[in-house]
Amino acid sequence: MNSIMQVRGLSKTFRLHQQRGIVLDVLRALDFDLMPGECMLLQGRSGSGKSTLLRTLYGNYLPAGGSIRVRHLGAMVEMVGAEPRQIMALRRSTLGYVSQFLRVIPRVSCLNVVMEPALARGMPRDLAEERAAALLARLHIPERLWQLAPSTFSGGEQQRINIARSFIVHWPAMLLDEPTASLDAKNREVVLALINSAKAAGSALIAISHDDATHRAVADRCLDIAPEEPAHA
Ligand SMILES: Nc1ncnc2c1ncn2[C@@H]1O[C@H](COP(=O)(O)OP(=O)(O)OP(=O)(O)O)[C@@H](O)[C@H]1O
Repeated sequence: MNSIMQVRGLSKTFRLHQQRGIVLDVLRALDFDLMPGECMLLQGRSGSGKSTLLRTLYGNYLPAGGSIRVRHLGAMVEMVGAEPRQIMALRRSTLGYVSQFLRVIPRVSCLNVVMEPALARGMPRDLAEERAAALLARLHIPERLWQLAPSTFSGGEQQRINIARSFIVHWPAMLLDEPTASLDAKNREVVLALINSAKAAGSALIAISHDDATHRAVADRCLDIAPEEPAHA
């Protein structure tokens, strides 16, 4: 089977200009391939670079070196050094990113926030609304909240809305930053079931999770991204 992502020699450093130009070597020569339908968990102590890796893979950070190739519309596309419009094209239909926090848009209702990615892909409005409602119900968001803007919602409610929004469409590759972090056991089970359904539909996932239940339920393998202390130059 063809991989969905190929990472070779990936490294990322931060230079702290305000602090005597100190350089942090956070990611050092990472290599991995990600296949459709598999979930790889990122492991490593706090501060080892797990979030940095997700952000680098999503094109938010420019790596110091290496290559990130992603299968997009049938061809492998190099993300390192790609034009912003190429990165945006990948983000529209190939590469999904599920952060821990919902980016709240003022005055847009919860139902519309969840439907938006489906509408952007051209799904008819009634079908998008039906899917959004089913996801919100499954994630135990009370129906009385659906027409409200989520800015005043609790942290866990906002996280579930972000999950619903991310799983309403199919992503060939998904990057998940602690998708179950603020959730109770009942909602965590729903998120794990959504992850497993996405895998069954062929999505490849890279996830950060500190929780053993998530590990057991969805992980096919783990990547320890920084077995040693980072070097400070
Ligand atoms: N934008 C940035 N500028 C400078 N240094 C950064 C930046 N982002 C992260 N770092 C540093 O890079 C290292 C890795 O941070 P990162 O957030 O990726 O770790 P993590 O493994 O996700 O940690 P945790 O498990 O605690 O969330 C840390 O030492 C952090 O201080």
